Amino acid sequence: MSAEEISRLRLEIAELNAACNDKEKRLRELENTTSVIDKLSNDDIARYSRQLILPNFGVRGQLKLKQSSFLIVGMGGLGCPASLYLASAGCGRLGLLDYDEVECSNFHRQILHTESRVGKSKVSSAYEALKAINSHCQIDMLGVLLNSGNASEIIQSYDIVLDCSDNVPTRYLLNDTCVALGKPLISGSALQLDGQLTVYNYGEAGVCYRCLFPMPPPPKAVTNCGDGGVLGAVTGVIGSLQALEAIKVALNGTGGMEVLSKRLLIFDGASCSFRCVSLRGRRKDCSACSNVPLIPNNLDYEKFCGMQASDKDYALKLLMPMQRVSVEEYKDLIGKPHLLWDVRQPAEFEICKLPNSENVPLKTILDDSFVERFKEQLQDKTLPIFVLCRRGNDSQIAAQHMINKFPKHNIRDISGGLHAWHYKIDPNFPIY
Ligand SMILES: Nc1ncnc2c1ncn2[C@@H]1O[C@H](COP(=O)(O)OP(=O)(O)OP(=O)(O)O)[C@@H](O)[C@H]1O
Ligand SMILES: [Zn+2]
Repeated sequence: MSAEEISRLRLEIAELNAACNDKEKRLRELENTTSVIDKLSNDDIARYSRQLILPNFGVRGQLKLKQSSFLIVGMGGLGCPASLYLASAGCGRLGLLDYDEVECSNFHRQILHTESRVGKSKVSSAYEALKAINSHCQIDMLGVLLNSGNASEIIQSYDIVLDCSDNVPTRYLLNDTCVALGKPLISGSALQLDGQLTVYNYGEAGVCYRCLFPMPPPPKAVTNCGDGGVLGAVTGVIGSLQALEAIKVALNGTGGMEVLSKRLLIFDGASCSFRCVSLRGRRKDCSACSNVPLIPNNLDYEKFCGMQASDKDYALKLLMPMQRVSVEEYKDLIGKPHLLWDVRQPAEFEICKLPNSENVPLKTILDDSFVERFKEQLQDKTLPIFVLCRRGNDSQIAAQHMINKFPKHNIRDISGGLHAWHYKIDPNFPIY
């Protein structure tokens, strides 16, 4: 045997040994991860002791939670309490999805975000808060807008999805994607003092959102928290119940726990009462969950619903430039005779207003009796009228309505409303 052959064999043995070591290392890693998921550690036992001793939850329930993954869409009023209870209960993996940043109008209900995190993304703010409570929970930060281009890829890697969003296009998108991928969807909503909760697409007979609402509501019939208001404790009730239902789904409704599927829970915070109504069964011709689904891939959900999924840069363009004035132009006209109509709701008008403005809510303006009164009562038909609201959308609707009725009148919208007034004219004027 030549010296050359000996050194070649030595090299081969060294390479085989190195490969063998790698494989052993990988095997140990795999054994460790499996045993971590299959067993409770001493820390787990101490931390979760109060739920471990529940007879219908116990070690089996805790392990199930540890092995389950949950995607929370929306880290706002519902997503904050829902994720808080899921992370602290010991769920294995949580995906936090939201495109938005923390603002101070969030604090009264979005309980994971803090003053020091204003301007940060909601997902990173929530990550910090949740990790501080349970460092064992694996948390994925998904700082994106969920749309038909990314929904399937994101949702497929989670077991259970929680709809904590606040708009109709996202509700349809989540429903259709969860149906297509066979994922249960825990759906919650809260507005003013009312809340609703149900679990869609759970089990063989579970109904889906489209079984109940095959078509979206007209955009005008939809109000969100930014416009209609909401009490923080109400979102707390519904978000916490979403976490409870998600835990029951993870445990597959065993141990005497009945998942809220095919039933809708209605919460009335004003009287503090809960009502549960049965939902009729799955629609045979449902375009999402029937045997012949009809939802095209990459459906444009914003177009389908006629509404935006994101409240960023929402600016109506109803009027022509000559029918509008900027806040700077309006400021220069302040000393001259005119009427200033603020078309916000009375509760908003009470928060803050411009001097000499009169509160004429949009709803009143759109009422025929107002138009009649206006026709008869306005003495000076040449008096210019300026219309104003919070962000310059409702004021355009009001101005357009009046311009159509009284084309000869000088009626103009103040572009950008009170928000523009704050940013361009008076930083001391409050915004909300
Ligand atoms: N398609 C979507 N993709 C990602 N996040 C979404 C989507 N739709 C809604 N959201 C998020 O869901 C959350 C809903 O929560 P909520 O209505 O309490 O908050 P908000 O939008 O901050 O409220 P406000 O109307 O007061 O501004 C928001 O943080 C919003 O950014
Ligand atoms: Zn359906």
